[in-house]
Amino acid sequence: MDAAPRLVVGAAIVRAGRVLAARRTSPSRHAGRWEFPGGKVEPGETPAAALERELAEELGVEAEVTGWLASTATIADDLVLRVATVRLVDGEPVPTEHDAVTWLGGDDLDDVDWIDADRVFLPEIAHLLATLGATLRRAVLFDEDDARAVLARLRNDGYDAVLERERLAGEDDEEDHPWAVITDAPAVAVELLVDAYDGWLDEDSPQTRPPAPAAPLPLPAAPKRIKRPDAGRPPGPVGGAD
Ligand SMILES: Nc1nc2c([nH]c(=O)n2[C@H]2C[C@H](O)[C@@H](COP(=O)(O)OP(=O)(O)OP(=O)(O)O)O2)c(=O)[nH]1
Repeated sequence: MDAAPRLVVGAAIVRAGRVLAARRTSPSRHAGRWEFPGGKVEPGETPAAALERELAEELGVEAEVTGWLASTATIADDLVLRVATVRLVDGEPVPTEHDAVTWLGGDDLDDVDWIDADRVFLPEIAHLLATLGATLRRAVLFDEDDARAVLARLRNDGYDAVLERERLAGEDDEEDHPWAVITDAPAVAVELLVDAYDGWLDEDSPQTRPPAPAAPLPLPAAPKRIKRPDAGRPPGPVGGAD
């Protein structure tokens, strides 16, 4: 009789409407592709304990399994993959075995090249993120220090919270961009904080749609020129004599 397949456990770490994906470096067939961090369950370990151990080893975080997705993926004749939903308890994920991690919103799940087997979990995760997104709130602040203070206060109070930089429609690159803190804290808690830190609660934000991952700001293609009377002259050395 064949032995039962070995269980591999992966973590869908969910925070403030996004899920973490990690990029593998080995074996070569998986290198450069994205997965749910985790690994094989060792004999005598529960799947949840195995996953929490792997997350401590691979990302340096304390994490807690909150449930299991319904799907199962057969990875090989002797390996099956299950994926748990996971909440971060302590620490920021810093990869030691992967070469990158990223947080993906529900609309961004297709933006990375997942290991084929993992795709079976994506519809469930998209649904989960959309459901959670409906319960999130967005505090908008103009000042980065204020935004970071709000973020710290919320996390300190045990809520999920992430910081992102907003770009308003029609905004010029030279303008200040407000900061947004996305959180699962109740509106009343967020309202108190935005009052204290000179921000506002964005009531209209379509939070059924999870926030997009923070995108790098586009760099200008060429240096900005300031129109001056001598603009036609070639620039001389700084402080140089004419
Ligand atoms: N961790 C993880 N492994 C996955 C995923 N999808 C997928 O096909 N796999 C495969 C890759 C590997 O063949 C296997 C898990 O191996 P692993 O290298 O992560 O396990 P491990 O940390 O226990 O490592 P080892 O003891 O075998 O060295 O499952 C996924 O989302 N997460």
